[in-house]
Amino acid sequence: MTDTVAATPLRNDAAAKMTAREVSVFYGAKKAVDSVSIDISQDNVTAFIGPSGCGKSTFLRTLNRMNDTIANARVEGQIVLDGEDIYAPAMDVVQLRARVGMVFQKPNPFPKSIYENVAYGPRIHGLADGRAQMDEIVERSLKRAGLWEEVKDRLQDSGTALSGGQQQRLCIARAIAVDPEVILMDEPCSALDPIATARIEELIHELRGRYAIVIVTHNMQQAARVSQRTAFFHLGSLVEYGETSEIFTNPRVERTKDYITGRYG
Ligand SMILES: Nc1ncnc2c1ncn2[C@@H]1O[C@H](COP(=O)(O)OP(=O)(O)OP(=O)(O)O)[C@@H](O)[C@H]1O
Repeated sequence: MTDTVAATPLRNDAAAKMTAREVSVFYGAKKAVDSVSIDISQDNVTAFIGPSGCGKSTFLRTLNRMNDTIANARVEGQIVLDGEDIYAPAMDVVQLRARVGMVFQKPNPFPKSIYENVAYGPRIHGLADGRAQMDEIVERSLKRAGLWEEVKDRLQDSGTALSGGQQQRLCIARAIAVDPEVILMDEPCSALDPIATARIEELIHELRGRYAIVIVTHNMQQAARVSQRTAFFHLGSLVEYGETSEIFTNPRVERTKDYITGRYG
């Protein structure tokens, strides 16, 4: 077993939705992500795991340029979505964030009605031609997010009045409503109880294939349950990336093995 950086066996995946090449991220002078290269599969759920502070969230945010919103953050390297360099000057970042949606750790619905939470994105992107079409988008998005049955009779109630798990599914519906291609989830269950967590995990299974999904999680059991690909980060580097079953049963790098067996974290 080696302790050097692993080969990334899933690089140059022909079906990759996104590719990152030698991506580094700095906060001021501090390097938080060090030359990460990875292919994100269209058809699989990809989990990013690793100890606190290893750069998982920072790297995740490079995939839809959320780091642009952090004043001292700087990104180097290349990230491509379906052949398009997302850091190219001509890239429309608002459009990019609709194509590559994001769900955060803490559910963050707008202080508006359930309906408006979902309709807001399609409205600003001009996706609905009239009320009937907007109603359809709202219903379809809430159905895909597994929330419709629970809220269909109270669409005008405030989104913030829902339970935490429902709010997180509302945020997923909001991401889905603008017809994304990729959904990034940054520890989406860490504020939820076990039942709400299980519901989100089921939902991730249901959404797999329709959207490329990347999930950051602290919870290795969750990574094993929901993903088909796992990337292990440590100290800003991508140490090992492979089939989830391989990473958890037969890691090729000592540091991965130490982490998944609980030797540090
Ligand atoms: N806005 C910021 N300004 C300065 N440093 C930051 C900022 N955000 C993150 N960092 C630093 O960058 C490094 C990577 O942080 P990041 O949040 O990406 O790690 P993580 O693996 O997602 O951690 P966690 O699992 O604890 O969320 C850490 O050292 C962190 O302190």
